[in-house]
Amino acid sequence: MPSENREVLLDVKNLCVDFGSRRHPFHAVSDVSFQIFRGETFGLVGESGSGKTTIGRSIIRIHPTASGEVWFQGKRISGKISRELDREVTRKIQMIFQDPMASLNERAKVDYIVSEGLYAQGARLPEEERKARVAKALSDVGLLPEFASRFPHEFSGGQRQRIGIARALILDPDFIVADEPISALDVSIRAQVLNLMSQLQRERGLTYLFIAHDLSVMRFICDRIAVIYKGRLQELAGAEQLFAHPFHPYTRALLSAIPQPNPVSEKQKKLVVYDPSCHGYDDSNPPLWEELEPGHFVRGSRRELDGYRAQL
Ligand SMILES: Nc1ncnc2c1ncn2[C@@H]1O[C@H](COP(=O)(O)OP(=O)(O)OP(=O)(O)O)[C@@H](O)[C@H]1O
Repeated sequence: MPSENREVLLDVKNLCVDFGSRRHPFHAVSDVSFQIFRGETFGLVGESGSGKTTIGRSIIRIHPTASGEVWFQGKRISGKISRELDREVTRKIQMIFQDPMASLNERAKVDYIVSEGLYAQGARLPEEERKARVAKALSDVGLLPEFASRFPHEFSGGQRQRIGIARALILDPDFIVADEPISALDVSIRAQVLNLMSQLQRERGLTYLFIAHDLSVMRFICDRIAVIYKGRLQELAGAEQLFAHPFHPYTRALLSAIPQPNPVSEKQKKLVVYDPSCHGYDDSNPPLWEELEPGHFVRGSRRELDGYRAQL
């Protein structure tokens, strides 16, 4: 569907996030803009430290933004907002974390962990109703309702990630930031968790921001993908477009690093190394961000962008 006909669920506009002190700021995220449409899976990929988690946390309002804005369902949710809107956002936007073990409170029973969102919303539900909602959330992620009385350490990594997903689902969110949800899991169970996420998306019309440090599974689960390097977007395109015409040298480097299932091709694959000085940016040759084909944006110098266009 052409992007102008789609409902924008999340609109990130010129987002900047700084750490460090006012005198010595560290720019973790610089001038990042993207829109996520309702019902899609939007991928954000880049190496460790590129700012992905910081963007996810800014969206769920953990990190204050230095400048820029985040809009959700047509309302500005960054900066100072009303208490009602804050409550609405914490219900409608949830996060799934990379390491299910670290993100679950080991001393709490699953019943408490999955109910946390309800408590945070101040929902005073009758005990029976609360338990019924926990049981439903557990069964929605393929776990037995009886698991509610157990502790996280009694479960496998895949089951713990399902508990993390149940915790996110209990408030019936519209949008989920999934921060490397399968990276800490055994390769053998990654597909199960991804299938569960796709199934939940189909059933509930969920929208995902899927954060990952490599492109290996993104082609299959993401509708569009944004590539980030050192806090700045470098390329943004439909998943198929990005794999068919990767223009930015950093995207090409990420593509070259995808593990090959076949041991012979894995051995023969040629790693592309990204050299950020290759663009030759300076005052007379600044970086530009342009749409080269519909929906396909790339950052580069004038000469680079003209060269990419000539390849289309
Ligand atoms: N609370 C913080 N205080 C200071 N610096 C931070 C903080 N959080 C993140 N950073 C720094 O900001 C940069 C971006 O970090 P971020 O965690 O967003 O990257 P990432 O792409 O998600 O990496 P990873 O895949 O390792 O999680 C890093 O250099 C990190 O050290």
